[in-house]
Amino acid sequence: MADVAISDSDEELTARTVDDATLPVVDLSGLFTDDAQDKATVARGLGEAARTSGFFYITGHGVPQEMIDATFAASKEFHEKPRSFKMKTWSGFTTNHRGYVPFEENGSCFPKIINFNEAWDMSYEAPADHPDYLAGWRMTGPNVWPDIPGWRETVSSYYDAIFNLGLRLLDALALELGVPTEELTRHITCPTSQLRLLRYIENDMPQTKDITGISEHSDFECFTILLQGAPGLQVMNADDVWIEAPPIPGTFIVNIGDIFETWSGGQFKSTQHRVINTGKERYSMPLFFGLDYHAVIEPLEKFRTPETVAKYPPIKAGDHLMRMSINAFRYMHDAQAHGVFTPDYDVPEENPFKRDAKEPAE
Ligand SMILES: O=C(O)CCC(=O)C(=O)O
Ligand SMILES: [Fe+2]
Repeated sequence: MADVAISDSDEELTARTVDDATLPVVDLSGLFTDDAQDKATVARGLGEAARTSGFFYITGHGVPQEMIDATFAASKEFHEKPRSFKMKTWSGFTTNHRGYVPFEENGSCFPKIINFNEAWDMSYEAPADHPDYLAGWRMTGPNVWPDIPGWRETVSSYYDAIFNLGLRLLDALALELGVPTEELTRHITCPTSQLRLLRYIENDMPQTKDITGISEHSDFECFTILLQGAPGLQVMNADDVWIEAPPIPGTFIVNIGDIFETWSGGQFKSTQHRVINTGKERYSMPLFFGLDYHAVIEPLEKFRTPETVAKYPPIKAGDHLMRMSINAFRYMHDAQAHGVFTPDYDVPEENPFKRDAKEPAE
């Protein structure tokens, strides 16, 4: 580690706290009453939050607390196992990115840049004879499971519950944008919607831009439904100012991803966010609500103008996910570097959806 340059750039990581930023909380109960008026009210609330803050907390989501607690416990049970156990399900053994992601996998620049997290990744279960699984490197196919009794059932139930919540959210956001839900759901038959069970690793390293929980980024899918067990998350709001987004009991955080920004022609912004290195162990569980690999992401018909079409060139949802993952996961980067697979799409260093923060507020 001697050659790791540690810059003490603390002020770059400052963010507004809850005291001077209002965190938007949207109650989703109205989506479950089957009353059109209730749904429209929720949809308006979501739209306003998505346009002004770029992210929001949700309550009244209907996911039982016991299910959330059980899944957190399952994550802890897995991550507390010895490395030799976890490495049996190393994601590098798969070509559809399933299983354990040790912390040194995070980013092709390790150890110059350290993301102090490890994860267990699963996604939508597709059969082993699915053509995209057979083709390889398309984020599609069967999951792998650790050998822990009952674990698969617990985590799968959570996945299904959050996935269904995602469909409700998608429906409400479609209403808000004034487009038929079917225009969006037709792209969701075997989606690349991934659930990550993340553990941030206790350490006594400093807190800098390069030594971090997870570097700043936007998520690549429609939106993310995130449960966090401890503070550390910072989110850039629609004014491009970093604010702290601590956990609020009973809520999930939702942030808009690259696909919704594209669909809406930029009306919704893909939320930039990061987790600072608090040095403390921290668990979180994001579900990235995505589309089928081959779905082409481009502005929806309603939002197509010469400007939006030029700003958001069409790309397959799966290719976007893969081109970002190749830089994010070392085993994929190595596989590409060694010609194990050769993408037929460009792999840019930086996500085209990246936005820079304004100077920290005075
Ligand atoms: O752990 C968190 O709170 C956020 C994780 C995240 O941003 C991600 O995995 O993309
Ligand atoms: Fe993220």
